[in-house]
Amino acid sequence: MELEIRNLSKTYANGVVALDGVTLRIPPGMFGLLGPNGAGKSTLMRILATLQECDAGSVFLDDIDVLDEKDEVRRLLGYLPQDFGVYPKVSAYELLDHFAQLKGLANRARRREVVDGLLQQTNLFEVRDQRLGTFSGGMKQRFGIAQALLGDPQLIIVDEPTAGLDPQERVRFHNLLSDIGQDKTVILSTHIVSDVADLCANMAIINKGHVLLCGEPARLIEGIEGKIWARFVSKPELLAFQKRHTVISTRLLSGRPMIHVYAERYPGDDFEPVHPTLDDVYFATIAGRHNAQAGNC
Ligand SMILES: Nc1ncnc2c1ncn2[C@@H]1O[C@H](COP(=O)(O)OP(=O)(O)OP(=O)(O)O)[C@@H](O)[C@H]1O
Repeated sequence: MELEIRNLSKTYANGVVALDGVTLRIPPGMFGLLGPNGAGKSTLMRILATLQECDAGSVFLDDIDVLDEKDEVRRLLGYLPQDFGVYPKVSAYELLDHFAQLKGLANRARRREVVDGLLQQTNLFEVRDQRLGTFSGGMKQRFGIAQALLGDPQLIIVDEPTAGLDPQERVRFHNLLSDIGQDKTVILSTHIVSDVADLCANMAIINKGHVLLCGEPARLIEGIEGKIWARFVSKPELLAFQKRHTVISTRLLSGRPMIHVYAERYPGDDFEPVHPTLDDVYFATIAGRHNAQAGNC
């Protein structure tokens, strides 16, 4: 299914403008919504998940009016919120079985089949009788996906699911999401660029309630080819470089600061050209240097 979001806006009662005219087309497959903390991602996810009202705009899931036909959307939706909590004292099986009953799966045998299937799909079948309080962060997130998949949803929304996972769990979680993304529309909201780079066929960058850029990650990377330059600097030099150049990122490599700058042509100062990555696209966009495709979202 395809989501069409037009001019969506939301201002909170305290005056914070969380979404300011967001327009986005989200096709089937994995879609990455990338942005820093406070960008408006969770607000957008909650509106799409029919849990929050917007002030203006429209959202269509194929021909379903998401803002109007909430029950219809809920039948097609799986949602893993950012702060998904579990009851620590019950087992994975018991809680998933409970959620399945709430979803209307009344038939016991059928419910057992569905719950066992989801526990297998999320690699939790072996630990199904363990209390959820004993689960690691990664196991809890996989359980969160299992509950989101109840009722065979066509649209799945996951809000910052990999924060705090160790690298092995992250890979495991990525594999799970990518399997699901084969035949569903999956929106992955995250501030972690590599989540999107690894998984998503399409993406958007959002900041301060605005969509700054969207498209296919590979195309977006191509779009800044030849414009990213790198060099090591000493720590005392850093400030001077920041004044002279558009520094989009600084990171330590073996303890030495390596800076990436955005420049249409050779910026001088012994910079070397580098092949950009999605990190460069992200940082250049957030720094306000790159928004070539903002009109095509
Ligand atoms: N209930 C609320 N009342 C007032 N302001 C809010 C509320 N919820 C969010 N905000 C503000 O709206 C802006 C967008 O928040 P939102 O949670 O949507 O961003 P986010 O991109 O999901 O960030 P994070 O990753 O930190 O959750 C922020 O400035 C936030 O402080």
